[in-house]
Amino acid sequence: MTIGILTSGGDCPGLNAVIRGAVLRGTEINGQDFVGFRDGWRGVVTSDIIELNRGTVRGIAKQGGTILGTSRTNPFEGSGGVEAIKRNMAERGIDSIIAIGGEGTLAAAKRLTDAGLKIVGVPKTVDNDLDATDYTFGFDTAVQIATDAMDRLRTTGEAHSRCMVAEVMGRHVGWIALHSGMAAGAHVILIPEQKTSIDQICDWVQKAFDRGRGPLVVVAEGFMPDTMDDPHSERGLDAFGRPRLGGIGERLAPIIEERTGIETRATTLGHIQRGGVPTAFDRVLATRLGMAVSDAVRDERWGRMVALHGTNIAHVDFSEALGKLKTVPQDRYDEAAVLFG
Ligand SMILES: Nc1ncnc2c1ncn2[C@@H]1O[C@H](COP(=O)(O)OP(=O)(O)OP(=O)(O)O)[C@@H](O)[C@H]1O
Ligand SMILES: O=P(O)(O)OC[C@H]1O[C@](O)(CO)[C@@H](O)[C@@H]1O
Ligand SMILES: [Mg+2]
Repeated sequence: MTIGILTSGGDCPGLNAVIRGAVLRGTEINGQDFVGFRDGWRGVVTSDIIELNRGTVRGIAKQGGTILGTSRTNPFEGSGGVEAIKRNMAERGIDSIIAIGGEGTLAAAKRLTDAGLKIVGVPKTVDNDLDATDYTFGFDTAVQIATDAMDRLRTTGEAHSRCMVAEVMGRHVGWIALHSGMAAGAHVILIPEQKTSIDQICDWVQKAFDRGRGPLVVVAEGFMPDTMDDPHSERGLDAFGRPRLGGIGERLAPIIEERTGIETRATTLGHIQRGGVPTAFDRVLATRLGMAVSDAVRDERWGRMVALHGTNIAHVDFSEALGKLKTVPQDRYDEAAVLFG
């Protein structure tokens, strides 16, 4: 049994730990052989394959990025579709696929499974927005990086009596903003799930400033104040035709400064949140998911993905994971909002 592993969509810390966990358990316990598809579905469509064995995964659990590369290639576009993929896999002796990715990757995996391919999934996203799993690896690392950055922004903000706006990732959901903002003691947290008025934002900033603090505002890239109908985007479209987000912090800063008279500076953390070594939590979660997905192939759980439920690894249908996004519930936002201002 030869299994092809791929990583697809945006990278995130922990991808290599999943690959290592699957290969070690697969080769040592389950009698499986592995290859890696390079750059996500692109490697599947074009048969771009590398060796994966105990030697190639040595020491990679702590490495950021992915040794396989990633892309946002759509497997249904160009070069022959499902039939070509089946032919390529048969020629290379590859029986099944482990797809590590977010909701887009898993949506593609579901369509390919429905067309007869043998695929199991591993959920991945720094945004932590995939339903049917309690946490995704990469999220804890992103929150830690963002919290460290905010701790630094706070000391310089306090020194100059400035308001500091920190923009974090979060296209549809505000989990990174909520957790890093709470950890750093932010005075305002702005998330896509909660439309908030400019007046309210400025009131919170003013209140913190009047107490002698350098106010810290954390904003997720997908946040819209009551004056906007679409998230801020000025960088064109991604490979899948979606607007690239980023820049709402820079847009809010002059508005806050003009309304409050408090000097306000914005910092966008961007891809720094997705780079570098995973936290211990993410390494452990990713390694466990990798080992579990090797077992899922052994048990022929096609069309299903491994997931974290509480502290246990569970198995859920792709369709369950794709049903809806895991947004920040109202009570979690209200809990944090007590600390604003
Ligand atoms: N419904 C779909 N059917 C077929 N292919 C899809 C579908 N949705 C997405 N894809 C393909 O899968 C790729 C990966 O999806 P996407 O870019 O959303 O990343 P992801 O796996 O969701 O990870 P993340 O969004 O967290 O970076 C897309 O670029 C697209 O080519
Ligand atoms: O790296 P890219 O392709 O610009 O994608 C950025 C997007 O990917 C994510 O990091 C994860 O989905 C989002 O938070 C962000 O909008
Ligand atoms: Mg996606």
